[in-house]
Parts: sequence; C-alpha cells; structure tokens
Amino acid sequence: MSAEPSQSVRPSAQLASGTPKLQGSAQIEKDSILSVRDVTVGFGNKLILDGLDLDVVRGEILGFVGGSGTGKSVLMRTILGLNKKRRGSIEVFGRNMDTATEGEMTMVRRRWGVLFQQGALFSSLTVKQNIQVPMREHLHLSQRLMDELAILKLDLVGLNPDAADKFPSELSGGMIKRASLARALALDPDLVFLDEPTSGLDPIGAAAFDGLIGQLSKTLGLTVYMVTHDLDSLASVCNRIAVLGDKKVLAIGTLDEMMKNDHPWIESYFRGERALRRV
Ligand SMILES: Nc1ncnc2c1ncn2[C@@H]1O[C@H](COP(=O)(O)OP(=O)(O)OP(=O)(O)O)[C@@H](O)[C@H]1O
Repeated sequence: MSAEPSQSVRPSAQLASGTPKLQGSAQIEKDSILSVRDVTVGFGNKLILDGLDLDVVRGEILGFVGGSGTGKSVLMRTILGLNKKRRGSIEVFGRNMDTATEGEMTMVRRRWGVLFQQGALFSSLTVKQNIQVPMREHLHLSQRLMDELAILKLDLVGLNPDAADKFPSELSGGMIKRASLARALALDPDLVFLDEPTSGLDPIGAAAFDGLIGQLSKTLGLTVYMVTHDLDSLASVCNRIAVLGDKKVLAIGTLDEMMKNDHPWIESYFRGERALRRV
C-alpha cells in the first residue's frame, strides 16, 4: 500500500461537517469508546509502537494516517486482540481487554465490525454466506431469518439482492468493498474498523464509498476508525484525523488543525504538492 497521499481529486470532496462538539481532552476521554494508553508493541528487537495513547469518541469518524510501515495496521490488529502488546492498556466500551471475562470479550466482539484491507471475504463462500459468518458465530437464528438479514445488509450498503448468491470472484472491486462492509455490519455494531477502505477504487467509486460511510455513521450512529492514505476521505468524511509517526500518535485533530501543524511529515502530507493539487 502506498504511503503517498491520493493523486485523485474527487468530484465533491469537502470539509467534514457535523463534527462532534468536543471541549478539550477531558470531554474526549469522557466520550471515548476506545481508549488506548501507553501501548507498546514490538516484534523481536524491532519496536513498532512505543507508549501510544489514543481516544476514539462515540459517533465520530476518525481517520488514521501515517507513513508506510509506521504501524497503522499493527495498532488496529493490537486493538482487535490479534497482536500482542508488551505494555499498556486498551479499553473498548469501558472494558479493559486484559481483564475482561470471556463473556465480556464476546460482547465487545459483537459490538464491533471489521473491514480488513482487500475486503478479506472468504472466496469459497457466496456474499450472503460471508455476511452470515458473524451471525452464525454470535447469534442463533433460523436460516430464513439470516437470509432476510443478509438482504437487508446488502441494501444498507447499496447492493442489489442478486449480489447475495455471487462469489467474491464475480464482483467488482467496489462491490467487494461494499460486500465486506455488509459483513462488518452483520451484527449491527457500534464501532467499525476500516483498513484502507477506498484503496483500489476509482475516484468516483471511492467518493461513493466515503458517502456511504458518512451516511451510515449519521443514520446508525456508527463510530468509525478508518486507516487510510486517502486525502479525499480525510477531507470529506472524517471528523478528526490521527497521525501515526515516531511510534506514537504525533497529532490528532481536525483537518484544519492538521493544515496548521508544522511537524515536517504532517506538513508535507497535508500541505505538500500533491495535497495542494486537490484544493
Ligand atoms: N507479525 C509481524 N511480525 C513482524 N513484523 C511485523 C508483523 N506485522 C507487522 N510487522 C512490521 O511492523 C511494521 C508496521 O507494519 P504495518 O503493516 O502496521 O504498517 P502500516 O503503517 O499499516 O503500513 P502501510 O501503510 O504500508 O499499510 C512493518 O515494518 C512490518 O513489517
């Protein structure tokens, strides 16, 4: 995945609106549904994250950026419990992930959805069966009800019911992203993690996907944690942006605040030649 800001200029990229009213760090901590404190992750003798802090506020769309290989996916996987940390704590929905009981962990997993890079649909399952994987794991529903729910999820992400019986290999890139999002929404989550959701999409498809994320966030009250390299996504749907660098969150705030930040990487990302071309 390239670390370069997107070259494309979207048809209707604008500054995010509807930013939650945040009054300083105390308010952010109070409204936080994901709280990361002092998290340190390494592999062998290579330290990737060192004492990282982060809060994600209920209802916001947080864009997460950083140079290639800085650890954006590692952090997301650590939050999801797929990577071990060496130090620190992670609280999701008020539950400390180290001390939560198995039952509490199951409840937390039911309340989040994940869209991995490239969609990560099971290639041997149809779209409908993919959407039903989390339902089978967590719910006890009849096949008929799960079939109805799968069609509703497809509708939610703008796919026709006839996509239900297709295999991932029969879908376009944009349809794969939408089908993956439908699977991430299978259990009506409060929080979704999206790892580079618009990568590989053309500018019109990417703008439509951004629009979908914004609309779902608004109508379902979804909180969105989105790793992206896409400046248009950051500008059009993200309420806040976090920048990863030097093994930590270097800065977090609105796009306006990023535009004023004079850290060299942040400056070249948000005010470099490529970024300014999209203005
Ligand atoms: N399981 C692992 N074992 C060893 N090293 C790993 C492992 N997972 C990630 N890394 C290393 O951690 C570093 C950060 O990787 P990560 O995939 O999080 O970067 P990223 O910021 O998401 O990059 P990109 O924007 O290119 O996707 C890289 O140097 C990667 O090689």
